[in-house]
Amino acid sequence: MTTSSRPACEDTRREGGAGAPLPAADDPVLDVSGLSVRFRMRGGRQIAAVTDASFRLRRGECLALVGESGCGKSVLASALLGLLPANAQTAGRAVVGGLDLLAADERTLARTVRGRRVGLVPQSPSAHLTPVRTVRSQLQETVRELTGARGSGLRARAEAAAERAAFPADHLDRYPHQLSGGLAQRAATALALVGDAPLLLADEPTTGLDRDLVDRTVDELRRHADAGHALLMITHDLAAAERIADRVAVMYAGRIVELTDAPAFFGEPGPRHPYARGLLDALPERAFTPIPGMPPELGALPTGCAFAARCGHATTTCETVPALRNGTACHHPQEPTRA
Ligand SMILES: Nc1ncnc2c1ncn2[C@@H]1O[C@H](COP(=O)(O)OP(=O)(O)OP(=O)(O)O)[C@@H](O)[C@H]1O
Repeated sequence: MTTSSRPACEDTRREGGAGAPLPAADDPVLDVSGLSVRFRMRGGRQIAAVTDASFRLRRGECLALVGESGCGKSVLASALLGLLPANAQTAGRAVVGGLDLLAADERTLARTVRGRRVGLVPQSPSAHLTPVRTVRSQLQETVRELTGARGSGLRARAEAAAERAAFPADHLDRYPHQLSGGLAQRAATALALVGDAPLLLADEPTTGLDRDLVDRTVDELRRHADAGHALLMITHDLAAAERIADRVAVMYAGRIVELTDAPAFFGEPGPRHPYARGLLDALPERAFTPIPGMPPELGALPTGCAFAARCGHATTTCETVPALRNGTACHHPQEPTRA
């Protein structure tokens, strides 16, 4: 595993976990190929939310999916869980444990996928938690449903799940509306870890948390990956991505434009796609230089490279969409600048 900046974590593999069996070390836990999502709108308009995404995730690996707001990260996660609205159409494949999640029916998704093969730390925890029940009650129900635990074991396992997500025991009997945004996020994280699913999707799991709690949450998710699970973390927070990720996928206007090892992305030689470079250069601790312009509307994408209008390196070649080659989808990939 390639980890330069994240802390070393103890092996927390749990024997006889509740989730679906973990695949052999070399088999991908998640194999996504050619995943596209279109939303049909009134008047025949289409929103191209995700286009031709392909990547694999192995046991013990964390892939951070980063990119500006609205580039399609959450839609990609929703597609994997079968949680897209009725006006969505999907293409491609997304295979977990031999099951194509895009082709699975709702009954299969509800009974064997959500929480069991694929866990979710949602983007809006307050909307995800049931408002009329305490955190303890929701945790115990999830533990009962996913592990079969009963009686006194149920209470202990619910408390252990809370502890793993750094949710304070003395807040377990509170209702969601009595929690801060950060505590609601930790309650949702605790619920997502209960099922011990081979694949965990974490959609902005650190939103609303202060830096210490970001680090604790990220480290807990990292331990989950180190215990042999695959983790897809969607985030705006590049510092959190650097702390946790083995690889980084950068999305722009619905496409993955850079897919590379995290140490190479954050360190040397750095990303090769001009947009990915721009994301890093925009960080206050780096050049603090914003990327000029705005991303295109996903309902009115240009025929060529979607970043060309904002890119200082664009030429007429960029009037065609570049394929992802050697980890970069760019006709003019940038080479490292040597000091
Ligand atoms: N039901 C829907 N109908 C039409 N368009 C939708 C629908 N759901 C999402 N979209 C569009 O799909 C695009 C991608 O949205 P998505 O939520 O995946 O972005 P994101 O990268 O996760 O952004 P953020 O980081 O702000 O959550 C956006 O343009 C959004 O408006």
